[in-house]
Amino acid sequence: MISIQNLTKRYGGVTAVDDVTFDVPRGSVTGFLGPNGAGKSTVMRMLTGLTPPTSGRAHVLGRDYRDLPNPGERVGVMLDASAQHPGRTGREALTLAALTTGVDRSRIDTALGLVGLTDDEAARRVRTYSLGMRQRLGLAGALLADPQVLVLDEPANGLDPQGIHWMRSLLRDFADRGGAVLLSSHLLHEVQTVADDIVVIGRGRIVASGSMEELVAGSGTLVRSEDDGAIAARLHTAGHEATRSEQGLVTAADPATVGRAARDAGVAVLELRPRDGQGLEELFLRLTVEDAREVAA
Ligand SMILES: Nc1ncnc2c1ncn2[C@@H]1O[C@H](COP(=O)(O)OP(=O)(O)OP(=O)(O)O)[C@@H](O)[C@H]1O
Repeated sequence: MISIQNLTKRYGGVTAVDDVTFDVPRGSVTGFLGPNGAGKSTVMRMLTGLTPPTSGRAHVLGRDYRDLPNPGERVGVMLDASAQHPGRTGREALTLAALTTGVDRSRIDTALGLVGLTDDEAARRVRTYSLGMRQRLGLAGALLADPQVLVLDEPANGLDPQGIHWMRSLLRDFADRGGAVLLSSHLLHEVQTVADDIVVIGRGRIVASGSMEELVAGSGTLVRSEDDGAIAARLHTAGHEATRSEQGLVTAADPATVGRAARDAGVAVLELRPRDGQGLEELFLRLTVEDAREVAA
C-alpha cells in the first residue's frame, strides 16, 4: 500500500535521503526508526507530496500522493501535531478538516471516540492542550475520513507509556481491518511497542529492516552456565564469536547451537535465551550511534 523505491533527496550538498527502498503492505504497522536528522520526515514529506524527490519514487495506493483523487479521503496524514491552530477548539479543527475533505460530519464524533478525547476536551481551545492531547487530536484528524493508509510522524511523542499501549491497539486494529500504517520515531521503545515491522534509517540510508522477530532474533543468544569459558571455546571452534558480559555469554549463534555447544563441553547451563528487546536496543544504538554523532557535530 506504500511503495518507496530508490528514493533520494538532496538539499544543495546535503543528501537527506539516500536511495531508500521499502514497502508497507496491507495489514502492517511499520515503524520508521532513526536518530534526529536521519531523514524520516523528509521521506514522509516526499510520500505525501509536500517535497519533490530528487530521484526515485514514493507511491501510496499505487501512485503519487498528488495523483490520488481526494487523497485526504484515502490517506490519513499527521506530520506535525503541534502545528494546529491554537485558537481553535479540537472540534473546530476537525470540522474544518471534514469540510475540506468532504467527509460527513458524523465522522467527527467517531474520530474523537477512537482517540479517546471527551466532548469537554474537544470543546477546549488547542492552546490549552497537552502534547499528548495534541497527538490524539492529530490522530483524530488522520482517522477522520476512515482512510486505508496512515502516515504518522512521531505520533507517540508526548504520550505516556499507557498512551503508547493505547496507540498500539488503535493502530493494530486499523491494520487488522486491512489498513497499512507507517509511523516514525527516534525512540526505539516506542516503535518496539507499536510496530510489527521496522525500517531503521541512519544518515539518509536504510541500515536495517525486517519484522520485529527477525531483528530480535538477529541480535543473538545469551547463555549463563557453570563454565562460560568452555562454551565460548566450543563456539569459537565452530566459527561463532562469543563475548562475555555481566549477564553471561553473548553470541550471534542461535540458542540451539549454543545448547549443543554446552552439551559437547559437558557444562551445566543455568540460563539460555534469545536476547530480547535489550538486544534490539543495542542493535539500534550500534547502527545509529555514528549517525547521531555526526548530526550532533
Ligand atoms: N528544507 C531543507 N533544507 C535543507 N536541509 C534540510 C531540509 N529539510 C531537511 N534537511 C536536512 O535533511 C536531513 C534529514 O532531516 P529530517 O528532518 O528528514 O530528519 P528526521 O529523521 O525526520 O529527524 P527528526 O527526528 O529530528 O525529525 C537533516 O540533515 C536536515 O538538516
